[in-house]
Amino acid sequence: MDKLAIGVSRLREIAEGVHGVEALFDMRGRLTWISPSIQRLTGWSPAACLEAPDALALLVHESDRRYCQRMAQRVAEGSLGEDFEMRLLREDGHICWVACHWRPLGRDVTQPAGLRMSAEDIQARKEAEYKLLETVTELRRAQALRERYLARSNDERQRLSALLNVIRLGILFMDRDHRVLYYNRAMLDIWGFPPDENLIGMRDVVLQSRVAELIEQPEAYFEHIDAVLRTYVVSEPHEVHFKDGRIVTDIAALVEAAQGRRGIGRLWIYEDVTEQRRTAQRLVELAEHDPLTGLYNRRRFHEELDRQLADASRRGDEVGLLAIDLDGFKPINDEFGHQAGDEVLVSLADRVGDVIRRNEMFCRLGGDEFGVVVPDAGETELCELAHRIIEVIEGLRFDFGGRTVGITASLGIAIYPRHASTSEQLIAAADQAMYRSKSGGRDQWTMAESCAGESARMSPTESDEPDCRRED
Ligand SMILES: Nc1nc2c(ncn2[C@@H]2O[C@H](COP(=O)(O)OP(=O)(O)OP(=O)(O)O)[C@@H](O)[C@H]2O)c(=O)[nH]1
Repeated sequence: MDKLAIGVSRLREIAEGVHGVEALFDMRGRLTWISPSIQRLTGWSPAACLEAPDALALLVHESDRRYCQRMAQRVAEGSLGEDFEMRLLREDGHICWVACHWRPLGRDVTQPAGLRMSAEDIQARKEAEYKLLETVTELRRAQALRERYLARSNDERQRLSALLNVIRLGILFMDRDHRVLYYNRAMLDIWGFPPDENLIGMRDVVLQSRVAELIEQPEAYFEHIDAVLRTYVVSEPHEVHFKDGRIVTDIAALVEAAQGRRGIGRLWIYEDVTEQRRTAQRLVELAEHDPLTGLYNRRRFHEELDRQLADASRRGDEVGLLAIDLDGFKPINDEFGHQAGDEVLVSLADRVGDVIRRNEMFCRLGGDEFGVVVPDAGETELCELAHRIIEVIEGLRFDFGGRTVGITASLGIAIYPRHASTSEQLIAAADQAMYRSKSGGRDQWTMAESCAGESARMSPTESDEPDCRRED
């Protein structure tokens, strides 16, 4: 037995006792010996391995087989050794990872006598590696998902912020600790903060102290805020009047957490309604006023008369109504033009307006007809007022085309409830009295008939002092 054979025999003895697999191949790649531990690792007995026409084809998983053969070939051709990991194919079809080491057998490396392969079971380590890899992959996937959600939520926030910054409503979010969490541009505008002011984190009391000087009655407004914080989930619109004349409404709403009904802060919405209020006011004025003279129109006259009669009926008072109609107004229009007629109407409204008291209501009912509603007035006061009006109108002078022109009016007076029990009847009674003034010679006033045929008529030219006379 030569020295190599002795060495190989010793090696086999040792190899039979080691945990890993040891195998010897001849230079043609044929398995010549394999340690019994191959059975524990793969289920194949050493005899089955030795009998197989190609041991590597039996033992190595097909994915790694060619690589393994190439490595064995390299060692056979002079490589000092090849170390790599590969999969063995078990008898039961499962795979088993091993760390594999190919070495030349014999002293002369350039002409080895055979090949030695050692393999140790690294299945547990591989499984741990796989698990780790899976965990890392899972973590990477979760992180990528989180990053995608974060990017999406940032985009969403950008979109929302762009939207909130272009709307005219001021938006303010306060957190549960009463600190500013978010606000938009309009909020800065409305509350007079510079556009680059940073309010984030500011407490509500500090915010209030900053705006107090801008608004009328700041204490009352701050009490409203306290009441909203104590009471309302969504508050009613509240008007804030600014010293510069602006009117701003606020609405507050409790913001609840996505999960659970826990309040996470409060949203305040501010709207500058100054222009809306002005427009509404202008519309009311247009709806209630005569555009030429600026006096209340017929619509408002009816409303006011109904209201006065209802009040008077409750209190047991009287309400007087004066119906005024110009005498010979049409000829002014015809002779001097419509503009001249307008001038007469405007001047008359102006001058008669001077003798009307604040609680009396002077209206243009249309054309050259006017009315005065006089609350809580007795007959004497009404006669005095009619007298004054006739005097004022008689005193008006106009210069049309170099000619001085004057005008007069006929008046009728009716008193609620003496002459009528409804507003329509009162208007009719005053009109009838006015027509009697016309038919009686114009430029005079006439008291409505209390009973059939009973009325009073008075012309300022008949007496300087007003005096209510009864007609026979
Ligand atoms: N300039 C002007 N004229 C108006 C306006 N509204 C109505 N009128 C004219 O006012 C006149 C009213 O008619 P009347 O009451 O019959 O005129 P009158 O000459 O005063 O008649 P008597 O009441 O009988 O004296 C008409 O010619 C209308 O065209 C207005 O806004 N401006």
